[in-house]
Amino acid sequence: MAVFPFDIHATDGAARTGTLQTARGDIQTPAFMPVGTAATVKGVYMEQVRQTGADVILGNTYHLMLRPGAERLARLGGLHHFCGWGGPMLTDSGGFQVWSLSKLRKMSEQGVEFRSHIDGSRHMLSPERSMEIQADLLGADICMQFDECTAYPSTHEQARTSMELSLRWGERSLERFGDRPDQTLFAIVQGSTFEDLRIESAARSVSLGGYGGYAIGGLAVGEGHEAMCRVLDFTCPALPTDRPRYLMGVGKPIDIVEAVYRGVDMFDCVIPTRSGRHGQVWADTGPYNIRKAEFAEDDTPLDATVNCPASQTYSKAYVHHLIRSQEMLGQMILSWHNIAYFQDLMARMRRAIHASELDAFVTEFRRGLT
Ligand SMILES: CN(C)CCSCc1cc(N)cc2c(=O)[nH]c(N)nc12
Repeated sequence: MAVFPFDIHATDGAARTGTLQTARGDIQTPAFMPVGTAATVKGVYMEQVRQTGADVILGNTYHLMLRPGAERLARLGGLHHFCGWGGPMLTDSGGFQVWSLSKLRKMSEQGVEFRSHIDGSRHMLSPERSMEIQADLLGADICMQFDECTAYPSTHEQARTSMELSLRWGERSLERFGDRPDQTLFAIVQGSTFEDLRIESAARSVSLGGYGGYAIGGLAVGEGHEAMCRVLDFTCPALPTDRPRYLMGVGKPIDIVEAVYRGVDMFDCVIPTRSGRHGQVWADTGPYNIRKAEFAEDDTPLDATVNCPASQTYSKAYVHHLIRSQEMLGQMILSWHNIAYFQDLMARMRRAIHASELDAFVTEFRRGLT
């Protein structure tokens, strides 16, 4: 299959900047990927998402296969055409969402049978079906192997069993994905918080050959910030330096900063839009909630340092009013601003790496949160 060119431009310690060249456009890394679960980045037009500087967005196999349906999406020209996003898209393989959303699941070596959390209809996912949905029907540029996200906490034995299953499912994913000129498949490394298992999962994924990148799964599942950083300390060095590393489902700005520092290149998280819908505004000093009374007459913009109309045009008092009044524009403005803030954070880290100033950036960022 395709292994997209990944050019490393600068390094600073374990951190690096790069460009992942996909058939639908280049991704500057470290990159934050806004989440477009149901073919929409909730409350934000795709043109606005593009203007924030996002190069790539995420779609979710689980949600889209249930509604509108993978075969229907294919009949409608595929996911990019359907939602109007012309750049690269990455889709998750679906297994994670089965465990977090669906009921009445039956798991076997073959795959997983489950009922839709929407209408109770019966569905199945397997490595083969997940590849068919992602690559053939949705047309994702970057597809994820079908895996099992190991529960946390797990014993070493449970983590090994789960890791071995993901490795076998990865082999079947590679087989079904086959050789495609314009699409690539990422592995997902498991092993929970155990160093020996993480190193083994990485090495055995690499030895299968053919993956275009390596995701670190099984984190952001309740282990906490310190444990996540410790796992990255020994997992990143176990992965090839010349391929992208994607930390799935992460995270808050401090999680992203510490992970970039340790050599991670790609991130996705629902925080900017989900927290925005509840009034949360992200900034270097940590999030604040615009609903608070202190903002009722604060005429300053949401964040003058972020180059985005949402951040610079609207006052805190106005957005405070909108959120308190449950006006949908409030959720839209905050979602747009938060995505722009995350993109601005990635751009500042890319610049810091290029200037060999990431240590100072991270130190300052940590201090700003105290
Ligand atoms: C929109 N995003 C939250 C969904 C994409 S990331 C989902 C996701 C999150 C986390 N934390 C771990 C895993 C994991 O181990 N495997 C898979 N396939 N997906 C994962």
